[in-house]
Amino acid sequence: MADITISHLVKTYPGGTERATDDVSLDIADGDFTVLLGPSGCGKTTLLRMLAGLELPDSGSIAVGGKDVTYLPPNKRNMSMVFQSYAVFPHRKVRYNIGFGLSMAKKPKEEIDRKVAWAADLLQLGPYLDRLPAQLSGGQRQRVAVARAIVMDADVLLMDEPLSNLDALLRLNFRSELKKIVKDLKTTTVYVTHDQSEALSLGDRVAVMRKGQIAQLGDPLDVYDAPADRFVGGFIGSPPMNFIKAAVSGDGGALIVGDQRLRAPSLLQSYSSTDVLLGVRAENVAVDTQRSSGDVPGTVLVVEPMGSSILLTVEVEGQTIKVQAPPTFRTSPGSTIWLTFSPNSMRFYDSETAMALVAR
Ligand SMILES: Nc1ncnc2c1ncn2[C@@H]1O[C@H](COP(=O)(O)OP(=O)(O)OP(=O)(O)O)[C@@H](O)[C@H]1O
Repeated sequence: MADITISHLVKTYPGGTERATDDVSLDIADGDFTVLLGPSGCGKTTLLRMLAGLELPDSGSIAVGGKDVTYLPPNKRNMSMVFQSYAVFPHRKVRYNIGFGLSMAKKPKEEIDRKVAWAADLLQLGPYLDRLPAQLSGGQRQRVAVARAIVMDADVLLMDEPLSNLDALLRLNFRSELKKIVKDLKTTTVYVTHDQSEALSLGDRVAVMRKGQIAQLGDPLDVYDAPADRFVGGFIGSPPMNFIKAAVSGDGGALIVGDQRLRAPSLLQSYSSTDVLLGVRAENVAVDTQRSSGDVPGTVLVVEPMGSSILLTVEVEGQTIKVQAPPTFRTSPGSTIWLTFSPNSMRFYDSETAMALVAR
C-alpha cells in the first residue's frame, strides 16, 4: 500500500516572507493519480519536492503507506521523480539513461536489461535504445525520462510539469499515452502542472492551489462544474467561468441581473435582498436572436469562430461575458441577442468573499 498522508505542511524558504506551503493537508489513496494545479508561485513544486525529500518542511508530516517519511533522504523513500527538464545524461545512450536508477541500486544486469526492455516497449523507445539523447526528439527524450522513472517499481511516482517542454500537438498525444501508462501501472502518482486542461484530463483528483494553500480538492469534473470560489472558477476552464453581478429580490424569489428578473433557484431563498455573483460557464448559456425564448438581452461585442463552436463576447447589463454558441449560430458585432442561463448550471458566490454560497 502506498497511500500518502500529508499533514499540516508548512514551508517558508530562507529569506522568504510568505509561506511557500501554508498548512497543507492532503490524503492520497493508493493508486490514485492526483494533480496539483495552480498559477506560478502557488507552492505546488515545493509540495512535490517535500514529498520527494528534496526540501524539508518547517513543520508538518508526510506518511507513505503509514510510514513517516518527512525527514528521510530522497533515496530512502522509494519514490521516482520525472522533472520538467528531462534531466537525462546527454553523453549516455538511451539504454543507460533508462537503467540508471537500477544500476545505482546495484540491481543484477539481467534484471536491468529486462526492465529497460519492458519500459522501452511500453514507451515505444525500442528502436532508440542505442542512440544518444541529442539524437531524439523532445517527445522521445521526455519518454526516456518517464521510462527511467517507471522501471524503479517505486511506491510513488512524482511528476513536475513533465509535458511542458513539448509542443502543443506532441503534448496532447503524449498526455493520453501517459494517462494510459500510469493507469496500467497502478502506481500512486502526484503530478504538478499549471495547465488546467492537463489537470482535467489526467487526474483522478485535482488539488487547486493558491498562495500555498489548497483552494479546492475533488474530482476534476466536479471542480470544473462547481468551483468552490471565484479563483478556482476563473482558473479552471477555457474560457474561465463567467461571474456576473446580481442580486436576490427581497422575497427571495427572483434573481435580478441589471433590469432583468429571473426565477431564483431555491438555494437563494434564504439570501433575500443580498448581492451575489452568478457563476455560469460559457457553454451553459443558450443564445437566440429572438426575444421570445431568451431571458436576458446582450450586445455582441466579438464573434470568434472556433470550429466546433462560436465563442461570443457579449455585454450583459454593463458586464462582459463569454458565451459558447453552436457553430451554426449567426450574429455580428453590435447585434442584440437573447441569453438564457441554464438553471441547473447556475452557481452562486458571495459578492464579498467570492466563496460559493451554501444552503442555509
Ligand atoms: N529555492 C527557493 N528559495 C526561495 N524561495 C523559493 C524557492 N523556491 C520557491 N520559492 C518561492 O516559494 C513560492 C512557491 O514556489 P513554487 O516553486 O513551489 O511554486 P509553483 O507553484 O511550483 O510555481 P511554478 O509553476 O512557477 O513552478 C514562490 O513564492 C517562490 O518564489
